[in-house]
Amino acid sequence: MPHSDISPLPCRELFSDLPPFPDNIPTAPLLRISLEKLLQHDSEEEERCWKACCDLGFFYLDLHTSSPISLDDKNRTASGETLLQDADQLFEVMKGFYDLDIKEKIKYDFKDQGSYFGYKGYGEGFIDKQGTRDRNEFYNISKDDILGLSPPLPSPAVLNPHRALYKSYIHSSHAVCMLIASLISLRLPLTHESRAAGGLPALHNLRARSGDQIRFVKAPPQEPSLRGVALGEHTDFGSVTVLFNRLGGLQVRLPPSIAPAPARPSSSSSPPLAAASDVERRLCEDGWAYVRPLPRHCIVNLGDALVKFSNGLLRSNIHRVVAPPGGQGGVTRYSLVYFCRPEDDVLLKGVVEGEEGEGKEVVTAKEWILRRALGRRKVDGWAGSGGTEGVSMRGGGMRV
Ligand SMILES: O=C(O)CCC(=O)C(=O)O
Ligand SMILES: [Fe+2]
Repeated sequence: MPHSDISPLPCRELFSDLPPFPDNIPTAPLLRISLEKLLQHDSEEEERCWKACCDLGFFYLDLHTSSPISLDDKNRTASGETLLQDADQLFEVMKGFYDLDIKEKIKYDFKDQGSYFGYKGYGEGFIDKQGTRDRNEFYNISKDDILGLSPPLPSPAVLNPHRALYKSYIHSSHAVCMLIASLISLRLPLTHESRAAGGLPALHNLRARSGDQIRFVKAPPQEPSLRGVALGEHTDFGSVTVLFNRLGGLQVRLPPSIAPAPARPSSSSSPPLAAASDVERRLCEDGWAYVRPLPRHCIVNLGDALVKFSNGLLRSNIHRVVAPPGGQGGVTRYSLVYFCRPEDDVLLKGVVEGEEGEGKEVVTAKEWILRRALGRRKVDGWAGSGGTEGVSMRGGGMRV
């Protein structure tokens, strides 16, 4: 099965308030997985999803559904539609926050208290070992805070009225992550003990304390540049990430086995495509490829914890955010993320049959995330804040 997708792309009109994603650059051939089919346990779709998790660790999830997503054992449900609506509303909420004066926003930077929740100002994160500063702002909202599992953190008045929206978004994003975790769990060669204990979903109880978070991201308009990127190359720290973005700029680094989708050929009725800029071409060297945002889809990717649990069978792929391509660089870029992470006390080690990586110190999910997230806030923290990048760029299976 080739790593490409033949189903027709949905219309692009839904992002019509934004400059179009250009057709003249190579893109990452992410599989398009249907949430509706996964909810119906369509075996072919489940197999495609499993393949995407092993080969690239990134895929599009088509959120057009009529089937309900079960949220809990009390018969509460959500749908792809409600997730999309929540995401739309959160894009507006985050704009309200980012419009605040910087003096107000930095009151919510909790780095010095050893927390990665709250605000990170523009340029306050480091994207490489040379200490280059990032070019974006973050605001992280803790799942435990919103669900009342931990004491509430101070938060700005513009964000406080929307706690019900955060809760709804957390519930449906977490449910999507658990659907993926169950699918993976059934296919992994789990040890008898981990299967008996409930497999991967049992390590991600929504009501247990964890580093799960909603993230708002803002990057101002950017000139295409090879020096400095909005968000440096990284793997995600946790288990499953649900990402909504509307402007290009996200790039994944494809493994040698997956070729980028070439620039789209111009049709006889349309004018010939202008060449990609020199900077854009160079940003596509070394396997990097742009991810085209698709309306009504989210992007799902796997993080380091699943690489650890699966002894490297699953992939947490390296990605970064560069200036949006073509005419998109002139517009402010917002994105919305949900990071689903293992419960704080879970040990990040193999739960599958086979040998464990030797000599590696085993840490808890909480320790792993704190080291990785706070390390990237220190000028000299890059080297000590790495994840499973070495495994991500493997050609075949590799020990973690
Ligand atoms: O903004 C994006 O498209 C990606 C953000 C991301 O990778 C992250 O926050 O970890
Ligand atoms: Fe990421």
